[in-house]
Amino acid sequence: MSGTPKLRNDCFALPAGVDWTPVDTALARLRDGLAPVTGAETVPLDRALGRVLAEPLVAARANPPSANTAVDGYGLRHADLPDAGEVTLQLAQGRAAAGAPFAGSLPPGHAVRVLTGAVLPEGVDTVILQEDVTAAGGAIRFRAGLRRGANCRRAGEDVAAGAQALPGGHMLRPQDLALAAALGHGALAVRAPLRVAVLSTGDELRPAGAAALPHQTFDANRPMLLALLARWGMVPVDLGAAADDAGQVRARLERGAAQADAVIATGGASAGDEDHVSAVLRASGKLETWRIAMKPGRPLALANWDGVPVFGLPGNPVAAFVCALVFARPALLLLAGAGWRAPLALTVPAAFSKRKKPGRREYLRARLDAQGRAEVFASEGSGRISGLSWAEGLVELPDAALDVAPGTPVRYLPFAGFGV
Ligand SMILES: Nc1nc2c(c(=O)[nH]1)N[C@H]1C(S)=C(S)[C@@H](COP(=O)(O)OP(=O)(O)OC[C@H]3O[C@@H](n4cnc5c(N)ncnc54)[C@H](O)[C@@H]3O)O[C@H]1N2
Ligand code: MOO
Repeated sequence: MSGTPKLRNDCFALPAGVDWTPVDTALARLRDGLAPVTGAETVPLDRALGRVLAEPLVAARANPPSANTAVDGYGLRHADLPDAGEVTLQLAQGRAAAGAPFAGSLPPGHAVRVLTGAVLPEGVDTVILQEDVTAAGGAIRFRAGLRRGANCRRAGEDVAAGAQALPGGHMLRPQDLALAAALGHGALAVRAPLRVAVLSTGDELRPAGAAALPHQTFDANRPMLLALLARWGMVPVDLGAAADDAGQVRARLERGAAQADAVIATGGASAGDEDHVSAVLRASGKLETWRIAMKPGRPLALANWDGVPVFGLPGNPVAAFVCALVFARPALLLLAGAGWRAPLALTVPAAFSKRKKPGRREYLRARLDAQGRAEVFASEGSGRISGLSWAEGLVELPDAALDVAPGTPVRYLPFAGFGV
């Protein structure tokens, strides 16, 4: 039996003689090899959520635009106050409210009624809280000791007119729409959303909800990936499922390249007899197949189809999901003009034990327990889709060997940091 390979009972063991690409090398190659492809358009604020700023957001006016009072109270001139003791100030006629400024300037030795948000009347540089005064007979009395500028907001103290409030490439969240509105913008220059086509491959696949025989598998990757793309602010394009047939796969990829800026295909990424995605991409002459030193998700195909990047992800749903988060997301966001984004990583104590071998990075389905420790899903099998729903993030174990025991610090990547 000499020359017969040794049996490997670990389906994740790294076969010898293969050029394994470390995760960081693959990420660096993606980052260096891709550039934004989307054009710009102007949209009103109510359509800007989740869009990517095409240029920096510059304040058309200051926030706040004028000095104003932060509280309901009385505006006064600090220079009129003694250093200590009790103070009495006469009240001026009239008042200042938000949207209804005081007419004229504050007479010396007087105070004026002001309501939260009102522009400070001319002469007012300090406001005393109404709870701190006794008002009677057209005058107010209070203790000295008020700081100059107390309870006032300076013009532009938040953002000065002309200042950059958000960088180009920023993905707009609800609070950013508030900022843009406050700074005088009713519409924003944003990038056109990235269109990403999704293709499933495999003779065994049946659409969700259809009749299926025991040897058939419901297409779980396609609804998952289409939904991920929507979460990332992209326009999903559904290419359906192709059979394990080179002609069909080629036709779908051509459609994807015509209708989208990028394509994600799952299944057929490894080197088996039915792995037509790799074969078709290889025939087009522009395939880079990477065997990534990671678990799950070893096979990853990257290709250029008529100028459109194609990501060939593994068929196993867990591997497809992890590869979509780790590789496709940063690459697609870069194409979308949102820059390269590393995921949010927290260091937390492990709630589990594991002896990790060297040579590949591992991603475990995980969530935080009540003590803030990372617990992991009972199985590492990459067809165990239920673990993705059980999890709220991933534990990322380093390329090197590591013995994890309860309490060992580990990197926890919450799904929220991937926009999921
Ligand atoms: N001899 C070897 N076999 C395999 C290796 C290996 O290194 N040597 N790697 C394994 C790993 S790891 C993975 S992951 C898969 C990757 O294979 P493919 O990307 O070619 O995927 P398929 O073979 O088409 O499918 C794998 C598995 O996933 C199911 N699948 C595929 N698409 C979907 C879908 N849209 N929804 C739900 N499930 C799907 C498919 O039915 C298979 O069960 O290769 C291993 N084999
Ligand atoms: O590692 Mo495969 O890519 O099952 O998961």
